[in-house]
Amino acid sequence: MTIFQFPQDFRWGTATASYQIEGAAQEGGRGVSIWDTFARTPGKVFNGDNGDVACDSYHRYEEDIELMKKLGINTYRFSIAWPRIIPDGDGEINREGLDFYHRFVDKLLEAGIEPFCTLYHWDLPQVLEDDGGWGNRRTVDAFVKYAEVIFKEFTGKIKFWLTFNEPWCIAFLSNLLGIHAPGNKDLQTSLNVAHGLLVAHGKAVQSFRRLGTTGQIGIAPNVCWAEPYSKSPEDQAACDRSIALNTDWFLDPIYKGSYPQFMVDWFAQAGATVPIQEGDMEIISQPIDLLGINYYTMGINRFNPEAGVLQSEEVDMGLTKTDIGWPIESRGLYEFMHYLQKYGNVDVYITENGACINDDLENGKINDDRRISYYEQHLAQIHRIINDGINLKGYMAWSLMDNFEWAEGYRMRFGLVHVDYRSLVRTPKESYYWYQNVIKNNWLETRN
Ligand SMILES: CCOCCOc1ccc(-c2cn(C[C@@H]3NC[C@@H](O)[C@H]3O)nn2)cc1
Repeated sequence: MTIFQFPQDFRWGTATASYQIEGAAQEGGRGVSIWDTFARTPGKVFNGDNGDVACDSYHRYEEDIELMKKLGINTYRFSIAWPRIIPDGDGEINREGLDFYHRFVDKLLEAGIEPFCTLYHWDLPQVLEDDGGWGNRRTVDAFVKYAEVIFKEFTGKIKFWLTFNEPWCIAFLSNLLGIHAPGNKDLQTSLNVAHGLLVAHGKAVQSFRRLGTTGQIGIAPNVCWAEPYSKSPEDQAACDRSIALNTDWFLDPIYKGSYPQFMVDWFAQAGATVPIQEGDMEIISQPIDLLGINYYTMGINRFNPEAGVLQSEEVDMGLTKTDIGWPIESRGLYEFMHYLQKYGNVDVYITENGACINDDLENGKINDDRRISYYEQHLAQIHRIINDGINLKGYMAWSLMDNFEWAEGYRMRFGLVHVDYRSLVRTPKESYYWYQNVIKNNWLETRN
């Protein structure tokens, strides 16, 4: 058994997102999002699942906050649904939507839990997608209007802000691979989306500063750490491209004011270019205060000219996998955090980390030992990272509760709390009690 002691001011939390937990999709003045549309498109989401009810957190948030209080977290990452605030994207403001989030944030603060707010976690108002989505500057301007409404409303209550969750998923998973909403499969479209969301990010940061909003603001890329299958330069280059598309493609513009040239050249060979307008890169590279990092797994990659636009293929090395099929390898988090140092020792929060383990109720308990083992391995890496002097300030487990896992629907469960989707009864899993103990002690005690 080993004891890993965490810093006294380390933030312990959990994370969720509006479309995945709220439900009440036609209530409170909410408008239609691209995920409402995508989920209703046959064949896009497992079992035809959608977010109409989800975990019904729109109505049950007080019960959820009680679960957070009992867990002992001091930080809760959530996202605001843009379609609840400005239902048609850039028109009238919906007061009922703002009031809902005021009630929610007030309850969090009452419970001594710090709200950690994501402005955009994928639920774009459909009206804007119909008019070109993130590739149209109308959406960029609409996002800035939405962000300014939220900054003005919640300054003083919310002190931790993220503009976008997982820009790689927004641009490439959703517009090149077509696996998430809106389901486009076009490289140029995906580059237009990536650039549009980066300009929107930069403009929102400018507004945040200009309005004197309280707190710190950043963005939350998801990580794709990869190591080469062989020592061949081709395999290493395939890894570099895979890592860069999730990280450098977004963080170079933000921290350096330019895209990674080797990737710009790579896409140019495929006939795609970045639609940069005069002044864009200066806007995008507004200084930010923090980074959220979402880590789940890592890959061993090799060059394969047939493997998509990156010609980079993940090789199955026979590692133990979670129930969604992702290899369990916590070492990638450690390696990535050192890779991230090329942008400086910036303040980082792990804003998502967790395991899809689909254990169900047995005699009123969920013995999700595999999830505990996953968290044990990854928190041990977190400790190593902090010990190396990297400014890792906090950790949010994905997720507080089972919820709508996008194209996988409700079959994939990431929660510390089990949700019965018929009764909506919440049942803390054994991993919830394990995490509760880690937080209470502020140390990790490994079992071997
Ligand atoms: C070559 C084919 O490749 C397909 C890769 O397809 C995926 C699908 C899904 C993911 C994915 C899902 N999550 C968890 C979410 N993060 C945000 C939060 O909302 C969680 O629900 N992270 N990454 C990645 C890649």
